[in-house]
Amino acid sequence: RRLDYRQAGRLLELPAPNALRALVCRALRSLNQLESALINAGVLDAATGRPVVADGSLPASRFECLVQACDLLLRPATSSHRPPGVHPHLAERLRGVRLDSDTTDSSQAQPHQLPRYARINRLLAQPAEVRARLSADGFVAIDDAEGGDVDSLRPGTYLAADAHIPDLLTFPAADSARLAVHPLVTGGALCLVDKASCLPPVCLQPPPGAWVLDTCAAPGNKTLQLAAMVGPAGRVLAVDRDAQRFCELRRRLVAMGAGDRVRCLRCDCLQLGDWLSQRCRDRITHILVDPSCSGSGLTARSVERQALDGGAGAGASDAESAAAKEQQRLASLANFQAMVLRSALTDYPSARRVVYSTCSVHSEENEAVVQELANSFADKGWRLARLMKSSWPTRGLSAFDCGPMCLRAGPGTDRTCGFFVACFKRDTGGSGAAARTAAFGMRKSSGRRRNRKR
Ligand SMILES: C[S@@+](CC[C@H](N)C(=O)[O-])C[C@H]1O[C@@H](n2cnc3c(N)ncnc32)[C@H](O)[C@@H]1O
Repeated sequence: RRLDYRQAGRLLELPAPNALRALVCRALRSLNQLESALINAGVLDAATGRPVVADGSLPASRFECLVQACDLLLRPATSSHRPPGVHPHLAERLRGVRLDSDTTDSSQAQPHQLPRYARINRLLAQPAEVRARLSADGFVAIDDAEGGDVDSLRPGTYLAADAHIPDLLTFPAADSARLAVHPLVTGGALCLVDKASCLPPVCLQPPPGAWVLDTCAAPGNKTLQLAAMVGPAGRVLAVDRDAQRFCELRRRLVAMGAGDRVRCLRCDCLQLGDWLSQRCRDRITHILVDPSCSGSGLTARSVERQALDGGAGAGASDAESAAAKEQQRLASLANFQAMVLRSALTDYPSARRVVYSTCSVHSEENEAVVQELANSFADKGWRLARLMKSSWPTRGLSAFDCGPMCLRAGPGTDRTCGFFVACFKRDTGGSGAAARTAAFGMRKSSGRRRNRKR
C-alpha cells in the first residue's frame, strides 16, 4: 500500500501531480468496490489479490489495476473516452461494469468527517441517566428510530438511537473534543467507539446468562459490550497474550464496572486447552474471534492523508519490494487468523455461535479466511449465519460464496471505519448441559504461572 506517485504517474501518464493524488485518494476511498469489480471481471485473483496473468496482457500489479480501474470507472459520466494510460485489456474486461454509486459517491464524505459515536456502558449507567446528563449539559437529543440523518447533525445535537447497535449515540464530528473530556466519558458511562467495532458482539447475540469466550480481548471494547449483554448471571472469559495490553484490559474492565462477570486470562488463545478445564470449555456457547490484523480499515485515513500531503518518493523497485513484503505480512496474518477461528470451531463442544471480525479491508484476512473455514467445517454442522440480512447494505465481496452472508463496513455508505464481520452458527445437541454448574475453572490457576512469558 505504499504509494509511489512517480511510478503511478508514469503508468497513468497524468500531467499534474494533483490530479494523480486526487485519483489515488478516490481509489482508496472506493477500495472495496474496486477490488470486488476487478475480481468479478476476472482481472484480480480472489485468493491472492494479484492480476490473474503476468504476461503483459493486463497491468502488472494489483496497485496498477486498482488505480487504472478507478480512473476508468469513477470518471465523470460525461467523459466517454478511455482515459490515457489505462490498459486496453483492462478496459475491455471492465466494459459495462458500474460501481454502486451509493457506495462510491457517498464516500466523497471524507473519513475525517466520520461521526463521533459513543456507546452507553450499561455496566455503569442506564440510558435515561445518560440522556438526562447530556441534556443538562446542553446537548439536544434527536429521536429517530431509523437512525436519522447523520450528515445534518449540528454541534450540540445527537442521534439518540441507532438502527443497528443498541445504546449507540451519534454525535457530529465537531463535538469530538468536547465529548473527550465530558464526565460521562471520563467516568466510563459513555465509551467512545467506532460504530463498526460494536457490530461483532451484536452479531454474536449472547443471551443473558450465556458464557462467552473473547479470544483476543485487549483493550476490551467488545468484552465490555459482551459483559453488559450476558448480564449478572452470564460470564465472559477475556483472553489476551500481550502483557501490556492485558494490563490495560484488566484496568479498563475494573474502571468500567465489569465486575465478577468477566474473568481475564493472559495466555495464547491457541493454548487455552492447557488452561481451562474440560467442564469449563463445555460451558462456553458463544465465542468472539477478533484477532490481530493489518488494521487497514483504520489506516485508510492516514494513507489518504499521506497521499494528500504529497506522499513518499521511493523508486519503482522499492514500491515492488514493499508490495511483496505487504503480501507476505497479509499471508502470515491470515494464517494466524484462520488458526484462531479453527480452534474456536473445534475446541468448544457446546459452542453454537462464533463471530469472526477484523478491522481490515483485505479479502485475504476476511472472506478468504471465512470461506476456507466454512468449506472445512460444513460437515461438522457449522454454517454461516446471514448477518443483518436486509438492514446492513454493505456485504462481503461477492467473488466469494460467503460474501453475501458477511458484513463489510466503511466510510462511504456506513460512515464507519473499514471493518468485516462473519458469524458461524450450529445447532448443538446440548453437550454442555452436564456442565451447567461449572465455574470458569482454570487448570493452571497460580497468578505467577498465568502471567509467565510464553
Ligand atoms: C484487534 S485486537 C483485539 C481488540 C479487542 N477485541 C477490542 O475490541 O478491544 C487483537 C488482540 O489480539 C491479541 N492477540 C494476538 N495474538 C493472540 C493470541 N495468540 N492469543 C491471545 N491474544 C492474542 C493482541 O494482543 C491484541 O490485543
